[in-house]
Amino acid sequence: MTHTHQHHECSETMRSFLKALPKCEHHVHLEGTLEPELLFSLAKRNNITLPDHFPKSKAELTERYNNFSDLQDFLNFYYIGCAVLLSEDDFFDLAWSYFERVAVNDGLAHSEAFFDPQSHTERGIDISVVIKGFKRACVKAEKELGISTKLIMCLLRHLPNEHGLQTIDQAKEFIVNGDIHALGLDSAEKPFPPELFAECYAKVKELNPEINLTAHGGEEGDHTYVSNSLDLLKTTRVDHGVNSVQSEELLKRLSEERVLLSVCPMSNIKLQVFQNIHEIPLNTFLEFDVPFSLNSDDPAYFGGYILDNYVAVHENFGFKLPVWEKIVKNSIHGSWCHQERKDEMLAQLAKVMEEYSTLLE
Ligand SMILES: Nc1ncnc2[nH]cnc12
Ligand SMILES: [Zn+2]
Repeated sequence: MTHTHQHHECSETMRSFLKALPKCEHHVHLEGTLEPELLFSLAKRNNITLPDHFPKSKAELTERYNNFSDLQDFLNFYYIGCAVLLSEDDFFDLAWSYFERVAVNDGLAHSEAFFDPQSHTERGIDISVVIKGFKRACVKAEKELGISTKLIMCLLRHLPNEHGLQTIDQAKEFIVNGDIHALGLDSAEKPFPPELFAECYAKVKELNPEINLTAHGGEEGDHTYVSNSLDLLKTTRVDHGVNSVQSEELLKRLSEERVLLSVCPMSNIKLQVFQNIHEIPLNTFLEFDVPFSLNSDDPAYFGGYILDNYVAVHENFGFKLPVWEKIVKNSIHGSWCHQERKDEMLAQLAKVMEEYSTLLE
């Protein structure tokens, strides 16, 4: 079988359409928004000595970020980056600079953002310092930037279940009061299948029956990581999930149960999950009517924020306007905000479609 692949130019008008769409981000790690510049300035402010082998300049570091061999190679840098974050203000500054940037440059409407408390509590930082800093940025973003926000606490799957349970206990107050809107699961996927964390997921649900559940799966792991997240962790969303394409039965299930996959196109290329964006199975997902959103994952490490990911998908797939409308509609419906907020975004979407339908025929 021969595959010809066409490059689709992203015109200025197309770009402004993609920017104007009321986009929802469901897969961004706040620690993954740590730009090299902020990393070096926080290291200085906090007197943190970076490891000897760590690149010494912004240019060198950016260059190294262009050459990740896989997920683990990236994670090694990501966890070193985390080490410059100490005070509540550091966490606030990190999240605020992300919210401000995506509100202004990208036209982001709604952000459901991950954070990894264990990468901070392991260094002796109190979990409330992390959560209060991030939460303060969320409140300010809602008020001053008009974007709605949710925080998703992730457990690190390379650490044992017991460490996860301990983290849940430390975060109890914020799980109960709703500041933590959902639970997620991230870090090295493959030797750590979802079933290892079933107890953690059950515990969080017991503390707050209203809480939402998601987990990374099917990024490097196979399709069973996706189905087992649904069956054993009771998640209603799966992060990445691109390897779902290996099972037709699973694709049908995702469509039927309206399970959203939070796909991260540029991340998939930078971590060599796929060699080219056009290999990401978006057309299969569309064909099976599997809902997905497009996301940035760790934008400071992968060279692009959410709008860059939309543009990259446009350039590789050349989707027509009705397909973009469907992608954004599915992103809104799959969000964990209340119905009134969804209605606002749907109204905004209708306005944008109307405005651009004649411009982009
Ligand atoms: N893409 C990703 N997969 C797993 N763990 C992560 N932590 C940050 N980004 C991640
Ligand atoms: Zn991720």
